[in-house]
Amino acid sequence: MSSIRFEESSVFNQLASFEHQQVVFCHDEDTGLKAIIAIHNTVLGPALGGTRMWSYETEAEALYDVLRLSKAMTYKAAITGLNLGGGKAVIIGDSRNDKSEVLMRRFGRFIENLNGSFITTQDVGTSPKDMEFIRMETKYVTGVPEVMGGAGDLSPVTAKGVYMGIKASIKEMFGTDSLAGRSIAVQGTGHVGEHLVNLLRVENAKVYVSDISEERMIRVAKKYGAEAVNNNNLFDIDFDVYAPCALGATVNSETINKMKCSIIAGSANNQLADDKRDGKLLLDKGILFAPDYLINAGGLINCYSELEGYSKKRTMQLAEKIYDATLQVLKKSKQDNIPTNIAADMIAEKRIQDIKKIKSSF
Ligand SMILES: NC(=O)c1ccc[n+]([C@@H]2O[C@H](COP(=O)([O-])OP(=O)(O)OC[C@H]3O[C@@H](n4cnc5c(N)ncnc54)[C@H](O)[C@@H]3O)[C@@H](O)[C@H]2O)c1
Repeated sequence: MSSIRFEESSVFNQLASFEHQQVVFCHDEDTGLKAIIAIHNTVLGPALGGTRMWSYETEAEALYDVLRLSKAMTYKAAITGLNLGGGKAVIIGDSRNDKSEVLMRRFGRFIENLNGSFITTQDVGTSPKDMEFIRMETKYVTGVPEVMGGAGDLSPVTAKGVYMGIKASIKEMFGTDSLAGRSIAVQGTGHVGEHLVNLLRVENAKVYVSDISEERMIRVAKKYGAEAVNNNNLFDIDFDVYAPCALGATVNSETINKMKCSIIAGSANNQLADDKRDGKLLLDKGILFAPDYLINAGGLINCYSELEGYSKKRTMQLAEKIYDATLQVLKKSKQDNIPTNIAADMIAEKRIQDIKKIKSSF
């Protein structure tokens, strides 16, 4: 009995500390569905966030993940200027073995019951095909295949946003946003990385590429005229911009110590291993960090456009706004002498508070 009390209290304590509006536990015996939908904040609009399918070791771990990720989505939408709130869902299970049409459609029924306060899209462990199954039960889903009216691959839009973030950072650091003659190291030549290399090379930047897949790295280097670099030796090279487009947590006390670059701006999520510590280390070392959740928001912009009636031109225009949003963050960081990631959080929080006030005054 006492352990049940402890569990109950820990769940509600977690909800309180992350300040969630609503968390829905979805369970269905017939399909084996166990999922959690977390709606963090809907002040700016419906909560949008991907559905992740993962073999969590414990239910507590799944809950922590969905709470953390949904809060991050609130900030991402707010800083990008979108009229969306933050949400996320997790399905507990092995995406290779436990997925089925009925499981996804049953999950879609749970989303439908939320009447549009939560809208989902694909994430780790889910695919456009899964979104298609969810779409059969609810219209509150984006990222469906193009044949069903979806927007298709979102990585070109993400790359465009990262490119705008790099240009804004270069403008802040060097006074002009021209990339000609600037050197940029793109770590990870996958979906986003390859599109980014293309955009950078079109402007005659000197581009270094690294990837744990040698085959991909060599192919991208050859195709766009970039220089391939062994991933382990990346920080031995002198370049202006480090663009992490592979994994998170590559910016930590050890790597910051080695870095000779002036700017960090890439697509990877959660680049700072420790937000508080590493943001301050970068500020002290004079390295400009373009907050990842702002400059990689192209994927979210793509989903937003799909909801509004997709237009590729309009979507790219929205992604271009990441340039001004980045400059705004960098300006605040400079003015207040605070890390850029903290400046971004403050701007996002202010937008939510301001909109909340106008919504409650009518
Ligand atoms: N795809 C999007 O639209 C999008 C949107 C927002 C954020 N992101 C983030 O951007 C990053 C890249 O996304 P993607 O869709 O291009 O992924 P991807 O899987 O297509 O590409 C990742 C690339 O990184 C390489 N890689 C993995 N570990 C590495 C390491 N330790 N060092 C160097 N290279 C390594 C992989 O071999 C692969 O080529 C991810 O962190 C993702 O979460 C992507």
